[in-house]
Amino acid sequence: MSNATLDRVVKEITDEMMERKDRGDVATYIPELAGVDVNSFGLVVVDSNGHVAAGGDADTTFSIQSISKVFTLTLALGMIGDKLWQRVGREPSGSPFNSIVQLERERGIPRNPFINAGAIAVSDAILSGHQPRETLGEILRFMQFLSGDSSITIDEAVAASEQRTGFRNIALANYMKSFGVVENPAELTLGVYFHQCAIAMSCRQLAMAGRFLAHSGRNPSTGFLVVPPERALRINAVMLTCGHYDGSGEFAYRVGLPGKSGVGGGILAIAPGKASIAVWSPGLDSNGNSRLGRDALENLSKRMGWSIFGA
Ligand SMILES: NC(=O)CC[C@H](N)C(=O)O
Repeated sequence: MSNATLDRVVKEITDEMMERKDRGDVATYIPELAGVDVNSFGLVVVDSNGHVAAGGDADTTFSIQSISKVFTLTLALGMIGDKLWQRVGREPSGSPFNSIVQLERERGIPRNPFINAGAIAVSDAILSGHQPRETLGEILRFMQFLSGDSSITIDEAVAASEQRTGFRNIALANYMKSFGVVENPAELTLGVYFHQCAIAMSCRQLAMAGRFLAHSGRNPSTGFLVVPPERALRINAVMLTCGHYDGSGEFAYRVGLPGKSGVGGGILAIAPGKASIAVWSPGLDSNGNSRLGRDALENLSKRMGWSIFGA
């Protein structure tokens, strides 16, 4: 596959998506997300040779929200290894991202690290033994290191809004605390979680950050091993089965790639051995996943023959 082919496919998909009228609805639970232009669209693909194909608003930063959960999971596994799976499962939930119902039946152990409860448990694991400020610094430096871009920051206005309106997340954290799954004071763990969701990144930065997952744990441009190969493919497995909440089956069916969405409208998708892909379209479907983001990835994976289930 030539660079020109990938460039053309990315351009054609971007043009098509820019025209679409059925864009979904932007998240409205905080003013910072409610005010984002629903017509925004960005798509960036970084392939195994380091070629970058970019379309639309590729350099506009947006709130990565739940996409941060991929990177905190990576950090937590690096810190405590498989012990993490004692506090969080790895099964699809079949429930909305902020659901509380399963937690009672399953004694405070969240189904997976990508629903909110699971991500809060993961943030709690990273926080243990540190101050929230140190943990946030570590998460941010990890994102900067993976992207090769030290300009990535946390949007403090988003973090403050998340904190002010995050009643369900506060309930989830306290509920897990009652089972001993959250170890730190719940407000400190939540402080980390709300801030990691408020990291602002562009499609270009996000696609760069995902490269290690597409290349068996290794950053292909530096050769640096970020995580062991087995860990990278397992993170991809959890992204495939749980990365889109109760829309994960539909995403796997249509796109055929591991992916993680966020309510800011971003999706990070991984074509193993081929490419790291970031797409952003802030209009969401009823599961809180980017509507055109998914359509763009379906189109891309079909045209490039990248589905993990066969071309
Ligand atoms: N799906 C998401 O992106 C949810 C993240 C959002 N900050 C929340 O905690 O509810």
